[in-house]
Amino acid sequence: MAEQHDVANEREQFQFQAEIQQVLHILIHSLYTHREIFVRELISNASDALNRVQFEMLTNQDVRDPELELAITLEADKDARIIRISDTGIGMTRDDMIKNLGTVAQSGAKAFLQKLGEANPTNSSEIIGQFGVGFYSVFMAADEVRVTSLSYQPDATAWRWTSCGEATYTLEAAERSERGTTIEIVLKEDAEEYAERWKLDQIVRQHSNFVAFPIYSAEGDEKKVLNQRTALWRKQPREVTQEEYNDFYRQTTMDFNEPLSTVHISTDAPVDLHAILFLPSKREQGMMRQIPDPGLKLYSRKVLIQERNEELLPKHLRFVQGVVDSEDLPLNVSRETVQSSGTLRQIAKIITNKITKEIETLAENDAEKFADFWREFGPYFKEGLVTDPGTRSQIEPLLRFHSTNGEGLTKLSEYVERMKEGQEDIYYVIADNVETARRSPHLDYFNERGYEVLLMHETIDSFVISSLRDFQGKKLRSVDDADIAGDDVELEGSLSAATLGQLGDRIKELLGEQISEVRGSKLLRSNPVRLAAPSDDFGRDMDRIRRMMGQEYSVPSRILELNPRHAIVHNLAALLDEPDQAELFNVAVQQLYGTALLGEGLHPNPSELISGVHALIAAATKKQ
Ligand SMILES: Nc1ncnc2c1ncn2[C@@H]1O[C@H](COP(=O)(O)OP(=O)(O)OP(=O)(O)O)[C@@H](O)[C@H]1O
Repeated sequence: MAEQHDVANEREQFQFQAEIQQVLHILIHSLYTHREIFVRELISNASDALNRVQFEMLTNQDVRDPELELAITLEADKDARIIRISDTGIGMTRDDMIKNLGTVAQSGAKAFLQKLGEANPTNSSEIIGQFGVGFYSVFMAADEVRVTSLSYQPDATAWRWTSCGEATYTLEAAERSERGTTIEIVLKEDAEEYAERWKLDQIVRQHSNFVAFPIYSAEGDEKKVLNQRTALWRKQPREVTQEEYNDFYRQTTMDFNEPLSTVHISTDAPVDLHAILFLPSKREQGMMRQIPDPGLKLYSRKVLIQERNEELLPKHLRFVQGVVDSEDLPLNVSRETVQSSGTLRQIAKIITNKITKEIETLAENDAEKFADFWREFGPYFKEGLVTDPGTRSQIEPLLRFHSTNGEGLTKLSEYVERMKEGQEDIYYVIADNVETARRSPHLDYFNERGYEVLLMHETIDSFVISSLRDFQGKKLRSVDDADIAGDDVELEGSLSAATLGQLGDRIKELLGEQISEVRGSKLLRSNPVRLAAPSDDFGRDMDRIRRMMGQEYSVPSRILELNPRHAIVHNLAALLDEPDQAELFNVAVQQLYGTALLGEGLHPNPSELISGVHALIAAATKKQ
């Protein structure tokens, strides 16, 4: 960091870190829409600073000006084109200023740059809100910014940070007698509207209504409060409208989609608990937006003690957003020991049950909405089931799968109710996607009998099956299981056992170690071949996962079953006695095997099939 002394003014000049310079350059030169969000960013910083000093006062006796009102004050001087945003928060020392306002402490600015590199920004407010370039956004609207601050530490002195948002900033000693920070913004000429009081007031109401500390708009001695301030979660649910919940959600999460569902808990027994929890409607909020970080805001008696508490909900519910507040949490707990509090565990149990109930109700009452939810968040539940067997009883009733029963999703208990007489197991097929699963040759036999088959298609489904193993005493069984008995009756139009044996031998000779065996099938009806896996091959689903994850993968050796009634199989048998057709025979067999692998999601490189298709087309179009 380059430091230059200006002896006369005792003013030191510093260079911004390279990444910050880049961020500033983009903010100043490229982003013009929604510039007003800088107000929200600065108020949010002020609110954080107030939260932090409030917390310090609970745990540390030595705080400067303990009697100061915790508040934010806005002032505007239209003629001078200046606005001032002041807070009585934690303040900053000289070192804090260098660290916080000159270097990229957070990964936010880096992620911001990366995302800008990937896409064309159209909505700066979304980008900035998401990536936390926070403070620097002020330079979209400012010619110059002066930050004057006095830290809460009793022996600290006041400092001023000044910058025009180009490559450098300066630091100098300042006069300030009260704890806190004032950000003075000299607006660009084309941004003078923000120095209009009504405009500033409107921006605050729109974006910062739920800040927990009063935000005053001041003019001389006159002051008025702009924000609503009553903690929404402290109200009775019947007093709050859905619109207020949605506004609260938007302002606290920066997600511009409406939440899918809102849960408001207000109770004083067995513990005092006030919480507003949201199920987001989307996992990712559009291309430019990140998945919200996991964790709930945790308040004790209206004091924010943890920005993101991850202990309150099990991992599979980590997408839930919201606020939890309780009078029963000890106030002087440190952030580290809050986890071990018994009250916290009690609260965690209550909210986990409430959220689980909410999701169950959604599933029962609104299948369509639930299907959307499940598409977004189903993988979280499946992962929970796999990684934490203790959650099985919570997750099992929510599990939904596609099935051959129809287009919609089904739950396991419904499947069991629909099981046919004589059907002992729950059948499933796994493929790369639902459509491929529906076309699986394994289904021939099951469709004919009216046995329903679950269609699994997500990477994690293989793990889900090995975790579940059974449901209501019924085994989960893959339709590719080589031990499924099938029909012993000789079906009309079948090749003779001898011919089938001959054909099998030739195919085995040709495919060699790629397959373990060739045999006639008792299950195939309209498809020519299938690849069956031995029942005791427990690793078989892992092969598919290795391929999907791009890990080292070798094609597993399966049993190739032939449909003795299928025209292709008959034709191949007829080619056995024609030596000059050996080439065609070979291509056809390789191709049958290759497409069978493809359907199973086991082909290492599907494009290899193209040359075989061409060879077959050439043969089929040849003039006889
Ligand atoms: N009013 C303030 N009082 C005290 N410290 C502040 C204030 N404003 C900013 N800071 C300090 O400067 C840091 C950088 O602020 P910036 O807005 O860039 O990032 P952030 O607040 O950490 O993240 P976000 O972008 O999500 O707001 C803050 O983390 C804080 O330490």
